[in-house]
Amino acid sequence: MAVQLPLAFLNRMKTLLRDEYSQFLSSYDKPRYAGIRVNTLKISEDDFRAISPFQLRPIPWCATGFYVDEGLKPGKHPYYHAGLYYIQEPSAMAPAEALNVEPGDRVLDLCAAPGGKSTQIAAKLRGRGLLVTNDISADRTKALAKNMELYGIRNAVVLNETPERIAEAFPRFFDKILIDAPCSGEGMFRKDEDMARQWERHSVAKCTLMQRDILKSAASLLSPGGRIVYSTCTFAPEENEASIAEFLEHHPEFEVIPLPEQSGFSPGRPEWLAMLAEGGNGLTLDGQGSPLLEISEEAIAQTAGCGRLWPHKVEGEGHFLAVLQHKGSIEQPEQTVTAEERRDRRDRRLDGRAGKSRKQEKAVNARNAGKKEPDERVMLEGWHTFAAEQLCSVPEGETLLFGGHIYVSPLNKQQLHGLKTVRPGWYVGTVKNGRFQPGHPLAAAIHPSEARKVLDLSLADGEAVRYLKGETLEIPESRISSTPNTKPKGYVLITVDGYSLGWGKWQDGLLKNEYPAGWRWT
Ligand SMILES: C[S@@+](CC[C@H](N)C(=O)[O-])C[C@H]1O[C@@H](n2cnc3c(N)ncnc32)[C@H](O)[C@@H]1O
Repeated sequence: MAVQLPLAFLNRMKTLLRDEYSQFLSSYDKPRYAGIRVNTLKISEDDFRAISPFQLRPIPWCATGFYVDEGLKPGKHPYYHAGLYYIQEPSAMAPAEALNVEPGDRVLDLCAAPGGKSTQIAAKLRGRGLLVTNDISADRTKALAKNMELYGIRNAVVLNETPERIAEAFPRFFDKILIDAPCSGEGMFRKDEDMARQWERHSVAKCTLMQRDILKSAASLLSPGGRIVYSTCTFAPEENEASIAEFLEHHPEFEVIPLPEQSGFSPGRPEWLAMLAEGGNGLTLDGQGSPLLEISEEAIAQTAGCGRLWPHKVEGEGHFLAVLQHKGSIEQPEQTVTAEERRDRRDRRLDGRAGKSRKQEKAVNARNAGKKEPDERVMLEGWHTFAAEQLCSVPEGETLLFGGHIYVSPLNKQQLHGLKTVRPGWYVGTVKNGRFQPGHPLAAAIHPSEARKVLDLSLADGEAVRYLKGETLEIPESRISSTPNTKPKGYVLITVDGYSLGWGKWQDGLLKNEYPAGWRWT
């Protein structure tokens, strides 16, 4: 077997899977599968099929997902830089599909970095409604923010918060919530050997506790009648059926919506919960006592409706998901609140400040004390002048000034007050030395028909790659297509085969490269 699997893991799986175990084990001798998902914010699935540089084979549980040959390096193609597709493990495409997102929904992706599922949700929103995408790791939110930008997403806010603090700021606000929970990662051992090596560190017991807390916060963030999808990439029943059964026991206002078996989902395994309760052979039930013994049979039985993707049954890695539907009318039970939490909430009410305590507010103020917000009027004038000169219409949404940058946001500043906000919306630019400089995300998200000046670079003669490498290009004026009465000098939207890539600045036959240094093709 190519992958070194922890012995304790193998023993657990043997106990759980019994007759199926040898089949499961043999899946580790097979190659992993690679997938891409078409970003329908930028290109339709049919149009992508027509220009795809790769052979595509559909993934059964995701209409926009395709198996590709990983050896063809899908990350090294100008279309990838144009945000036409996201590289995603095939099974990982299932949870966002089950969320049933509709344009106009308010969606929260609680554990989102690096953003695979968030980009999928954003495509389903089609620019309407709101996506709040969050991760507790500040470092990982950098990749998350970059992906929101690369994939041309206009209606997303990126947070770096705890679920508890988001829940305080947005009670019962969201229609759909995705919890792609931190987990012990057992389902990824074939794809990522590091996960196998770190298995003991990301112990099942530790993850179970985190998952319980995240689910509890999500319940209070959801509006009545809304939907939560909970997913993990692990096999451990403690982190899957047990987390769901326990959640249902404390939240009778939710029910599991069974996943359709025809797309490759195997049912959940409620019978494993009895095995957990008995313990033994590495089935630890998190070492916190035996809460499962107190869970009703009804809640346990519902976990049969959860879905499992098994590497020996489908072409993809191991995944678990549960669709938790709020029944709509039943009041959520009052959560137990400690004296300290009550004091904190009262402080906030008195101060009229959403989402943070006095202590937290002082810390934020201290951090911001040294930062000087540039003149608001100058900033906004710069943006509006640029939009009038360069764009065919001004993008809709609230214009926010944040840390010296201008954003167009689906939320207002008050709603984000006190939350650690990585991106309050779509970054459109900034003013430096009195001049407006458009942001790269503005270019990445506009369709060429929205720009007054466009220069299309060809894939065939290598021009697009030279642009992505940061080179200055010689471009005659005749190649710039512009709307009537627009001078070619200045900012131009650069596209590859008609798909937006970034900005360039044209003057006298030379195109100065404005593609961000950190994003360049190396
Ligand atoms: C499985 S990964 C998410 C992958 C992501 N959904 C995607 O599709 O690209 C789980 C993420 O949860 C984050 N995380 C861990 N504990 C968290 C918590 N309490 N609240 C929010 N995020 C958390 C981790 O930093 C990690 O990025």
